[in-house]
Amino acid sequence: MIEAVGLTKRYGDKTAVYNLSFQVRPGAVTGFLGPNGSGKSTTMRMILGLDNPSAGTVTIGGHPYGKLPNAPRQVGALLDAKAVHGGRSARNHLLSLAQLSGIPARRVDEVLGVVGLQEVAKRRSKGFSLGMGQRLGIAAALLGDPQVLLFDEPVNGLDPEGILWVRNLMKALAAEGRTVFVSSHLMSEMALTADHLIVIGRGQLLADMSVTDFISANSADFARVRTPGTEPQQREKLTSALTEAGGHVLPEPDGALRVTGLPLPRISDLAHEADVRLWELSPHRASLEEAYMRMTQGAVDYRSTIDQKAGLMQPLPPGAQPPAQVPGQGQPGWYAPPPPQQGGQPFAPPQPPAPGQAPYGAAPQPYGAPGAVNPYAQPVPPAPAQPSAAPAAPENSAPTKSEDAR
Ligand SMILES: Nc1ncnc2c1ncn2[C@@H]1O[C@H](COP(=O)(O)OP(=O)(O)OP(=O)(O)O)[C@@H](O)[C@H]1O
Repeated sequence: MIEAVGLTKRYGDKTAVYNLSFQVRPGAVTGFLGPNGSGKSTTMRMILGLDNPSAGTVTIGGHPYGKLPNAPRQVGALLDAKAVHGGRSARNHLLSLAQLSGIPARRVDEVLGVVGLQEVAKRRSKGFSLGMGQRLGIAAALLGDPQVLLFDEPVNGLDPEGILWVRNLMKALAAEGRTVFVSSHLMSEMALTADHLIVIGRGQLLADMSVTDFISANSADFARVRTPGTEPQQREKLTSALTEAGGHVLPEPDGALRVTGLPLPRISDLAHEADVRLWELSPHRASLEEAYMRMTQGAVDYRSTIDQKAGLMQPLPPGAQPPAQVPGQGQPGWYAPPPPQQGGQPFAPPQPPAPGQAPYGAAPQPYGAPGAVNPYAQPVPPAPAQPSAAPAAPENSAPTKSEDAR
């Protein structure tokens, strides 16, 4: 388990991470989400002992990274896929890492197979595409067969097939009981990959909850209502009737109305009573992406100052009226439904699980347990406590040699 308590990092005047406390548990994929510059990489660097916290602590299995015995066998990480000696082949890059940690050479070939780089193993990595570089970085993270894995934006540069592969790999690693911590700024991808989410903005915790809780806490139901486009007065009449009945009405860019706070049959009755014809009355659920955008919009450091939509707008046909402006339209988040728990605490952390209850559903399958299937790699013997305690190696698992010696 990874545990951060009051973690804070300042670079001069800049506070990159402030008072972060969270736990990342084994047996689950935990997504680490936040806009650009929100402090994800800084947090990961502190977990890995590459940066010292200005305040607070972060531990892996109860130890700071620097005090972990045989850390490369316990923790694997992909932080920067470009941090590779480009003149070395993929295989030699992995062999040099393996040699530093006393990992047998045959494990290099195993992980090359896992990430699908066998065919290009002898090519210099400087000629690799972004996606191939990501795969090489993932291979390096898996080298020591660690129980704890950290991946910083692992799907960057991958094509759809590669993204699916990473998604399945993360899930398989977690299903073996490992701790998998994955950063991303893509809510949609994390919704498909992660079991649990930690969301930060401007270095501070915004949410720490299961994906299921996040969806139910942040995805509000709403109705989309459309009146005949040629009769704007009908739409205004309906807006008044729905608002008077306690509904919350927001116009959408295409002229439809987004209604919350009223059930569909009531909206239909109110339209009938107001003598307004409807061309559409349909139930909808706000997407998780919208909920995430709403949650983090106040915590975005880098935002375009140009109206991206301006160039995409179609000119109105002659005589057509633009949609009516309503208070709030054009403000950040105007398109999003109101938070489901008005006045409540929509992003409160979940309650701790009851004693004896697995926090994320079924108990994780321990790696190497009898009958356990490793779906992506050949079985490997359990890691020795110390490299020097490694059993006598057969020919094909000889300890790695330095590049010069090869
Ligand atoms: N070495 C450093 N010196 C000064 N400021 C830094 C340093 N490293 C990070 N920062 C600042 O700390 C903040 C958090 O950066 P960080 O890279 O951790 O964010 P991030 O969430 O990983 O962003 P991204 O999604 O863009 O990778 C940023 O404002 C960044 O400019």
